[in-house]
Amino acid sequence: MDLGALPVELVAILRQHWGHQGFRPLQLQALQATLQGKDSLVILPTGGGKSILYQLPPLTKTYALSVVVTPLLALAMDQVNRCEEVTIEACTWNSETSETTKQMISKDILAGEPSYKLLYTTPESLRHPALREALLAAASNGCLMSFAIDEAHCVAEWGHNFRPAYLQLSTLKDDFPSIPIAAFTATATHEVQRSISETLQLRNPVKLQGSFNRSNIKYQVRCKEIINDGTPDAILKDLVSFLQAQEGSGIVYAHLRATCDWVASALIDADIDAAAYHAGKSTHVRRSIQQDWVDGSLTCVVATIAFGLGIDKPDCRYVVHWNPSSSLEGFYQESGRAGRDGQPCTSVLYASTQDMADLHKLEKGTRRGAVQAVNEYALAPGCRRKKLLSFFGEKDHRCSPQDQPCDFCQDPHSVTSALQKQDAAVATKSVAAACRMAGHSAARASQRALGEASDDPPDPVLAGLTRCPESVLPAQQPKRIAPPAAWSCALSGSRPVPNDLLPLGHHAGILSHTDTAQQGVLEDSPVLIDSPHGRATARDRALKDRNAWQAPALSMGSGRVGAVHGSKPINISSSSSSSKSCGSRSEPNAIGILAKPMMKRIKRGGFVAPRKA
Ligand SMILES: Nc1ncnc2c1ncn2[C@@H]1O[C@H](COP(=O)(O)OP(=O)(O)OP(=O)(O)O)[C@@H](O)[C@H]1O
Repeated sequence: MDLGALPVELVAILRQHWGHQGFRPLQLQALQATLQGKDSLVILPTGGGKSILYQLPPLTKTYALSVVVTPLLALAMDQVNRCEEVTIEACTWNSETSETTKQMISKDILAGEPSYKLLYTTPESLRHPALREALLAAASNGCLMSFAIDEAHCVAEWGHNFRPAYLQLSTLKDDFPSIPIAAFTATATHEVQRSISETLQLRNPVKLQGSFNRSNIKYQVRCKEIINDGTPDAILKDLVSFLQAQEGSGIVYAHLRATCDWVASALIDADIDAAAYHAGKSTHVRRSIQQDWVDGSLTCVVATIAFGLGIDKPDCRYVVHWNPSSSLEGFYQESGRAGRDGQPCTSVLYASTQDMADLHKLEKGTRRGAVQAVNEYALAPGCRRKKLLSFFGEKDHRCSPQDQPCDFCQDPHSVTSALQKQDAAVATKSVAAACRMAGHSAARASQRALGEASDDPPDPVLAGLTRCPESVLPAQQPKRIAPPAAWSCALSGSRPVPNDLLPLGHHAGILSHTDTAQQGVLEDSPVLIDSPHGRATARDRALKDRNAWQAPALSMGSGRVGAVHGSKPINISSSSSSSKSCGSRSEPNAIGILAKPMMKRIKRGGFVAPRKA
């Protein structure tokens, strides 16, 4: 094909096969890069039209084959079906392909005039010797047009963990130096982009990046702790009323298979047309659920995140997250499955401080910090769109009149007040737990202290603390503490966490017990939370910043309390000097993690703050 005539000819092919009138932004540039033999990294939002970018190039020549590497078999099957619909010959080569079919495909390619335009495979199957041999032959006789790596963020995200074959894609460039590689993704931070380029050994790749903004999605967050009593049943009720108000179909994502089953059956009981989808279901059942949903004969799929990757259902009207995703990239991908047709749609995220604490615990080394970004999105006030987009490097793009407004932009006051209520609810629970541990008398004393008049502005956490109900106080002082869950103490993002517990400049975070802390309590040891750098440093910092909260933590008659903030554990000093500094007290405090005004009041109320070292 004459490269000078490309745009016109490419539009003709686009019309002939897909019936689209013209290219979307960046599509033409991406196609030209591949056709000119250049490597490329294409980052277009979900539903941005990436598939055409690897499906179209082989249609420009009589004999040309493009290899598409996809992460999932279901995804490849779905793509092959879509190719059939637009009359493009495509096949798959993966672990489910029979030996006979593999032989037939390799014979076809080796003959030098491949009848397929597209071959969909996985990173693992690409290393199959017979396929490699056939592709090398195709490259040498000029029939191999390109390699497309779809969902290329998997190279960075999965390569290091459970899909090592993704890392081995690095050998593609060694084996096929003259064949262009095009990497496609909807989500890639700068770091992920670099990792993709390096792993695939892309050579001066043409980088094409569209805006990440999905202006037709209305982003909402619901704070679980303040949905009635915050129990799963209450949240479920809330979900049911949301779904009943929806027109059209959608997805509810949950982390666990059991949760998917439970939620799906509850939705069915509420007369919502739903089905659970997860790896525990047979392939046959999963396929039929997926098909029914795509066809529109099933309204709601309650699924783990395995569902939806690469499924083209343009009219998905909502995506609900029953639990927060473990990264904002993941959340963007999943919520982006709504509204691929460009029509208004909704993303709802149910989030609690406990969810965040759980995610922090599971966070792995290479992904540290990812949960904190989700926490900021969900549990700190501010435009959700702005937070999502700035995560991907698009600064200062908040909801504009062209965008569906997020919940914050629509009503900042109610989002802020919901977050404050959530803080208060969490604090109440924490104090209740502390009360149970430390005993009746301490709790009474702390309530006395809290009841004192003060000039401090109203503090939502404090409000929660003062509401610590009498009913939670045990009649007798317990010998042992409440179960670990009761130890979790969180201050959500709507207010800064005391500086002493965080590196300066950070806001919002999760504080919860550590195993060491728990052990300390069980051992009946004195309590002191210390900063990772030692208490002297913490105190110095506090002195520098007059607003900083000066007392690093809390005292407790028995036991130790530890705190974790994201990747930065706040160690408990276990040295003898720390124990000494804690001193012995006749009346233990009952509070785990304290805000500055709270600390002041406690001091005024006669509580003994930890002695300085
Ligand atoms: N130039 C175009 N004009 C009109 N519609 C288009 C154009 N290009 C693609 N589309 C349509 O947009 C929809 C989304 O395209 P596609 O599935 O390729 O998106 P994607 O970028 O791969 O999304 P995802 O990352 O979610 O998989 C499809 O229905 C496709 O037919």
